[in-house]
Amino acid sequence: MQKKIYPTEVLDVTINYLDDQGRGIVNYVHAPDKGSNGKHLKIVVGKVVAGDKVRVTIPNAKGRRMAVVEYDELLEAGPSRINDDSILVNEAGGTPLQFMEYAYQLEFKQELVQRYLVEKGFDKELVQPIIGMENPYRYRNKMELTFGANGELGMHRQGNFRQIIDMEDSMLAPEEMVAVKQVVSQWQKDFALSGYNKDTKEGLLRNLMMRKSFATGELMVVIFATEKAEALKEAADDLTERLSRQFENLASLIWVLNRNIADRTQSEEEMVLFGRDYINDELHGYHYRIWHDTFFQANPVQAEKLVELALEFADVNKDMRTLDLFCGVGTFSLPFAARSKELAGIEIVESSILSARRNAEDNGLDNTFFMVSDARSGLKELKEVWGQPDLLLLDPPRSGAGGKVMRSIGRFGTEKVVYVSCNPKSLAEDLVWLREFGYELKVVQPVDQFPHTVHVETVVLMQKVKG
Ligand SMILES: C[S@@+](CC[C@H](N)C(=O)[O-])C[C@H]1O[C@@H](n2cnc3c(N)ncnc32)[C@H](O)[C@@H]1O
Repeated sequence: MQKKIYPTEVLDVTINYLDDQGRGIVNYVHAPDKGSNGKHLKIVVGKVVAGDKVRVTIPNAKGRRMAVVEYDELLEAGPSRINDDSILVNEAGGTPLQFMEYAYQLEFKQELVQRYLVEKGFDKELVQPIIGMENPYRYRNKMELTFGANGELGMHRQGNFRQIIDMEDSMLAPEEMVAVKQVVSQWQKDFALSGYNKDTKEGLLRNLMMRKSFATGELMVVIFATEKAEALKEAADDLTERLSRQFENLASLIWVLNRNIADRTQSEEEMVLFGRDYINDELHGYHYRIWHDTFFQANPVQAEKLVELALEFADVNKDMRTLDLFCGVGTFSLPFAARSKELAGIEIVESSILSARRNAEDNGLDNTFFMVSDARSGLKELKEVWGQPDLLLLDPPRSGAGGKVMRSIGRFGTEKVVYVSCNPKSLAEDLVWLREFGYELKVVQPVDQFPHTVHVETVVLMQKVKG
């Protein structure tokens, strides 16, 4: 039997709340009709804030339980809607809170952290007021753009890797990166260079990556292409000339050959067109060399605060042996090592460990031991080769550390565990494990690392209950 299709309805609705992904939710109830009390329909709407009144068109409205739509018209703005026409809009998505006044964004994230912790039986009062940014715009030190098949250069629309939205300006990128993008776009046009077409797998230019150190001012520009720079000598020389003339702080211009069909900024072969193959950066007083493929905190202003908080909560001293689990390139390891007797770092990505070792050496730290290992198996090995830590710090990926790692941490039994998290949901789940090992939650400090997105970082102190 064919399913009945109901008529399309145009509804004027008010957004009840935003879900964890920053999408507007309307719990709509159809008017009752004969024999029914009124069917429920969940309407999910993008680009809104709570309290917005919007007009939406829902095909087959009574025949469905849920509809994901864009609104047709904003009828009335909710109380938190941003009221400033000069604010840039990020059309590509990825920043669903961008329509909300910043103070409300902070409130939204504060509540998110509280809710996940309360769900697991922790005290909401331990959550300190979130630390926001003084200026929540243009905070990124790295942007990765894609060349489209029709001459665009920008971000792809969220959920659609084929649609590139040309970046005329950006709420996230420093102005200088926007200027680099304009130079590169003009250069592409002048030399009639094709953008890579993901369907036909043809075309020359794939990605533009820009990195800028906020501390040293050094700028890196990287072009990913399907041909070597030698094959396009005139164009490559001209780009070098344009960028080095316009940007005095250009410290590195690299051409990367990437013929791989996978849609990633991979590297087969690199050629330095200008300067060196890395830039110098600084964080919390430590020096870092950043290659084009080096992981580094993308919002250095807030990353400083994370390090500061972790140090404050740990109250580390020169008699302590510290373990930094999921240590990456050592953003936390270096300042902790400088204050500890010894420090060990564990991380699964080999290139990050090589960076961490080099960073420790560059900063004159000789009390570190970095080990490439999966945290799930590495803790046992670490105990054998390095010994027992007195302090444990962890900064796992979004999925969290998981039960196996948290149980190992519990068995280590250090007096303090400092947990830096980028996902309050997995954080709350992980903390439950530690509670079972006699740890008490002492303080929770949310930090807004990525304004306008739904992400929130949290630094937490768990302490072992004595007795
Ligand atoms: C949130 S980042 C921490 C970055 C680090 N604090 C830094 O600033 O460089 C999480 C790190 O965990 C690493 N990682 C992911 N899964 C892992 C695992 N199973 N074992 C060890 N490290 C892992 C990732 O490679 C990444 O460097």
